[in-house]
Amino acid sequence: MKAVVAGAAGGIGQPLSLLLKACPLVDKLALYDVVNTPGVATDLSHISSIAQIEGFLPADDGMKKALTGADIVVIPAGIPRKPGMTRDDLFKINAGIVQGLIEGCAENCPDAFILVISNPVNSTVPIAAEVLKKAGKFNPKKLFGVTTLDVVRAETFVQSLTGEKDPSKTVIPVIGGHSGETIVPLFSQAKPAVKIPEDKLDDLTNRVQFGGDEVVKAKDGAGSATLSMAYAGYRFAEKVMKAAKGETGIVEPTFVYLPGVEGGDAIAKETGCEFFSVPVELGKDGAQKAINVLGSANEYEKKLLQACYEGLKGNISKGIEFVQNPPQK
Ligand SMILES: NC(=O)C1=CN([C@@H]2O[C@H](COP(=O)(O)OP(=O)(O)OC[C@H]3O[C@@H](n4cnc5c(N)ncnc54)[C@H](O)[C@@H]3O)[C@@H](O)[C@H]2O)C=CC1
Ligand SMILES: O=C([O-])CC(=O)C(=O)O
Repeated sequence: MKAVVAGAAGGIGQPLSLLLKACPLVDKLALYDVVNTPGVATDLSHISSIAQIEGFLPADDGMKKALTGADIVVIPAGIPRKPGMTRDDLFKINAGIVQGLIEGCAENCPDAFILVISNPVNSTVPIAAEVLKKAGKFNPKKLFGVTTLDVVRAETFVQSLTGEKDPSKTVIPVIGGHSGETIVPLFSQAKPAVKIPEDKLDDLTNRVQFGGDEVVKAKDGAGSATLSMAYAGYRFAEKVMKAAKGETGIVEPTFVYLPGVEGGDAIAKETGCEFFSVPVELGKDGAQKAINVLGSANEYEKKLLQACYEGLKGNISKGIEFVQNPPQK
């Protein structure tokens, strides 16, 4: 497996590259960024793991060299939030960054799994899809918005109520998008079941929806979640790679283009959103099946879902519009 990290010198990129360097599934690891990748790659190259590592900058066709032959490309390139900003405030800069990197993927590694971390995910994934469509290279089974951090947060925050020793043993579907009210944790469907006192549910739900803000506030101007995101991004990338190698029964929520994934059409109809995060069964070719968990949401969660649909639709159209009718420079 050849893995590429685009944005590899950043706050997420560096620890994510470390985890991928240590991963026995990876034989080759290419680090791409507009700065500092030679240093990061040389540092990581001293680790005695299997992956052969190289760093690339834009000069000398660096992006092309990094992406050529890639099986999986993980993208945490772009600016992070500061206090007072929404994820949508990042659109202006990050939309163009993601567009450029995806054009590179379309040209140099059209068959790779592409995992988009750059915010606003609700819009950058539709941008990626449009760019790939334009190039005639769109495979919806291989394009993923990474929403795993929302799942990881739900698992962690519910632990104070369950007392479970290992929080990752509680499976909680978190669906919708990746910002504020578009993030919908379905605690009613936790496995094993969790009992959440009624007076605690609002706070718990809110903490998952606004977990990103908690970190932005604590970092006080020095960025947003990086280490927990690197963990979450790695967890998702590892699942995609394991499934690609033939492991079965792997399911994780991720933000996908529903009409392109088996079982997705019905969910797109019900939600009115073509892009949506749902638990997806992963297979050799990527997203094998979208699992419809909407029907079993309780009344509380159904209300959250209504708010989610409204916000998400606008974010999705904004991304599509950016590629179809590019802003005048
Ligand atoms: N999906 C999710 O759950 C999460 C997403 N994020 C998002 O991830 C992104 C990155 O966050 P951080 O690593 O904290 O930011 P950072 O600023 O520390 O790192 C970003 C890196 O991207 C690089 N970069 C910029 N333009 C590039 C280009 N055209 N090609 C390649 N690399 C480029 C920068 O040089 C920098 O090294 C942000 O947009 C942030 O909002 C952050 C946390 C969670
Ligand atoms: O909050 C942010 O801007 C970064 C992010 O997406 C998260 O931590 O969930």
